[in-house]
Amino acid sequence: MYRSLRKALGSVISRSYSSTSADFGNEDDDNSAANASGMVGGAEQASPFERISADILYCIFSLLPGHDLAAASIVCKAWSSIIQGSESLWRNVLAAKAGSTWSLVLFAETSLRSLPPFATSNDGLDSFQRIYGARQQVPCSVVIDGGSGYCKYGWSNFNKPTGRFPTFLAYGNIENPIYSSLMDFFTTVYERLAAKPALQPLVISTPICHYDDTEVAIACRRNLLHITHKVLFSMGVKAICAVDQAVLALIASKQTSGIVVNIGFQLTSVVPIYRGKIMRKAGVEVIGQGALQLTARLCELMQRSGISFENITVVKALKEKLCYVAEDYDRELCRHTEASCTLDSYGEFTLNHERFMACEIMFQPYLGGLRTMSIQQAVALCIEHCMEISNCNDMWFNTVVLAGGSASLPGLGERLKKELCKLLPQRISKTLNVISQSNGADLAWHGAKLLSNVSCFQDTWCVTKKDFQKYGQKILDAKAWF
Ligand SMILES: Nc1ncnc2c1ncn2[C@@H]1O[C@H](COP(=O)(O)OP(=O)(O)OP(=O)(O)O)[C@@H](O)[C@H]1O
Repeated sequence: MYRSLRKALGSVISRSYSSTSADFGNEDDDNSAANASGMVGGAEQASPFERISADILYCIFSLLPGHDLAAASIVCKAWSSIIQGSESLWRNVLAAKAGSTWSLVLFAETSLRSLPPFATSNDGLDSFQRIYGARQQVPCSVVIDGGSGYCKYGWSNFNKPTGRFPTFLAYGNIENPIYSSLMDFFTTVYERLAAKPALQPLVISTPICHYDDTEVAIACRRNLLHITHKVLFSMGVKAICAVDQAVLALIASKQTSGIVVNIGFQLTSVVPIYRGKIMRKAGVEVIGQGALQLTARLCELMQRSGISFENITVVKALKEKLCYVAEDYDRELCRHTEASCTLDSYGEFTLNHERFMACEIMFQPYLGGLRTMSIQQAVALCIEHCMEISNCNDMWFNTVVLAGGSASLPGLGERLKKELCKLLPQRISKTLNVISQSNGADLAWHGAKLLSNVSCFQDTWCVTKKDFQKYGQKILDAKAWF
């Protein structure tokens, strides 16, 4: 800490006194600074540190890392009152440690902690310094979002997933739990991360369930959770936190209530979530098209236009680089929309109307020969169901969050909002908020990361092997977020 303080002190001194004397050994300068803003120590015989004014100390403290700030807070009463009395110092430290923004940390430590599975009777975290202390105790976790198409995995103290791999190629659909393929899947992730299962907790996303709330559906979800926990504990995993993929996407968007539209690998799900719980009474709407169908549609359009390509990987890459959603489809057809890009080892490609025509099947599925609901119809239907079962004063369902890799398509959020406004009553459409993010594919992973860093994460929410052996399915039901 001494070194940090000296460094911080040097930096502040050079900023504050660069035009005058910056020598703290100079008695006259020290005294004039003291007279100007009040010395903390006050005594003439005080050491140089004690003779620094409170505002300069504040500047110095704002440059210290969290552990040094905590140590400085117990040096003396004067330092303690500055450090403990200043929430802004801790705000900066908390945001820097999370590698994210202060608003995300605040959301995690207030909104998330107040949700039923997290809510603790008396958490006592009344200051940001205490939140910092509690977050310091939270171990780094392994975070796995095993999507039906692609798995994203990494560490909870990293800003993005460490890696990803296609799950549909190697493991089939992990939504159908087969013990051996799940074991293979999780072993692969741990090997890729070079992580030992016993050393840290694990946060996993559970697939969005596309069923009604029937007995069979409930049994399927419970079975999947049970087998997953069995596999992971047999691998020696320390503690597990399993959360629905849609809930995680919502959390990553700093919301606890709203409608998540997850454009998945083969299906799109419209999931109503109220205070972290999926509203099965309102129902999950499912559309039989996802990212795969968009790639297939682009493939078809390119073939029709005589654009040659070597394989489907090229088409997928072009979709990610060049495709977008038209704000007004008919108007876009009259425009010149040509754009090119170069793909490593495949050369340059130019697309014109294919760029937005491929994505239009989400809004007009029949264009691609699909007999499914359009995305706007499914969301409007879901909102209607939510209205029926909710208190009219609480318009939680007018926040729509777009998730999944295809949610990164430019223009999607704007177009969905426009189409929804045509379908919904004015009192809903007036306040409708459609949130789209550029990192749609990693949204659930980011939500899981956010959760795993909440100060009460491990105690409140994880299931340990001991818990599982003692209580079995009951503990999973008690901690499940669906
Ligand atoms: N910037 C982008 N623009 C368009 N599509 C994209 C973009 N980034 C990723 N995708 C597409 O998203 C798809 C993968 O989405 P995602 O990783 O969300 O699937 P998943 O999580 O496996 O699906 P599921 O929700 O069914 O489990 C891929 O087909 C990919 O081409």
